[in-house]
Amino acid sequence: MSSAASLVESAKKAAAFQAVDEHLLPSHRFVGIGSGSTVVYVVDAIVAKGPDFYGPMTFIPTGSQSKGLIRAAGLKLSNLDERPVVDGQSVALDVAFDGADEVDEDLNLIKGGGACLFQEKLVAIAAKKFIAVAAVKDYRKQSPRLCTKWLTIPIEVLPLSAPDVLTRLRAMGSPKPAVRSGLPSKAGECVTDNGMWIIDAPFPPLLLPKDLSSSEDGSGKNAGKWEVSRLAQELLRVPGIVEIGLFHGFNGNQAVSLGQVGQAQKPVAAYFGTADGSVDVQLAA
Ligand SMILES: O=C[C@H](O)[C@H](O)[C@H](O)COP(=O)(O)O
Repeated sequence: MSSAASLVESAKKAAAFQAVDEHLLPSHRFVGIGSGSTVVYVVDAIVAKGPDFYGPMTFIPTGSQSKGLIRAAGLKLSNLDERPVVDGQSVALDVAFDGADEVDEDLNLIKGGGACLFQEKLVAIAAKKFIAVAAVKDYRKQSPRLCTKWLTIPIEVLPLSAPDVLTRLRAMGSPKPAVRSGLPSKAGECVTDNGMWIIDAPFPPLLLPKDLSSSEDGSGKNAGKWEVSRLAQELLRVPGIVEIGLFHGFNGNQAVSLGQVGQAQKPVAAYFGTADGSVDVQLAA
């Protein structure tokens, strides 16, 4: 491994270990495990705490990769739809950890660079607390606005809807949306854990509500740029789009105060491993 690559891995590991130390408590019983290369170190951090710590916990995956990680680590595996039901509701996960492709200054995320986003969003919103972890190539993913460094939004679509979804995306201002290829590992399209395809849709940098001028005409746009939550809402209205890689809106703490528990998509904190070995923690305002 080159020294640059090993620096990236050390940074991911540092971010993951600190995130687990600060947010996984011995009292926790249900824990969400996301997807991607950084989450591998989240599982390592949990295992490092020892069986007395993690033995009473059950781990909920976000796809086939994280299921494999949980199994290989010898942690107790379950599924989102197999949690105990109390008072007619599935119990909330105590915490969920996941990676991210880009994080803006309000902790909105782009996810899905590795074609996992749908189950990740279901796990994130089922958790009382959602924590994002990222590192070096990943800390460059920390930007004031989404679509600044990670230039496309991954969108999961029903395969037969792809041609029409592409047309609608172009009409919404995405210059060159494209179905993601499975190459080099798979000929043809990239197929998700849910049997869907991914469209990568470029958009100009996404605005935050505070960027919308008072003269905004109600379209959720300024000078051709979309506000992140407004774009998310419009995308989810397009028939054929199953889910999008924008995790936006409010976090778990805000959801509790708004009475919208079970709707939070944003993390309460993002941990970025940096090139000098330290970890930069971005907290919700
Ligand atoms: O589709 C993949 C997931 O959303 C990942 O969590 C995201 O792409 C970050 O992955 P990594 O930790 O490998 O940078």
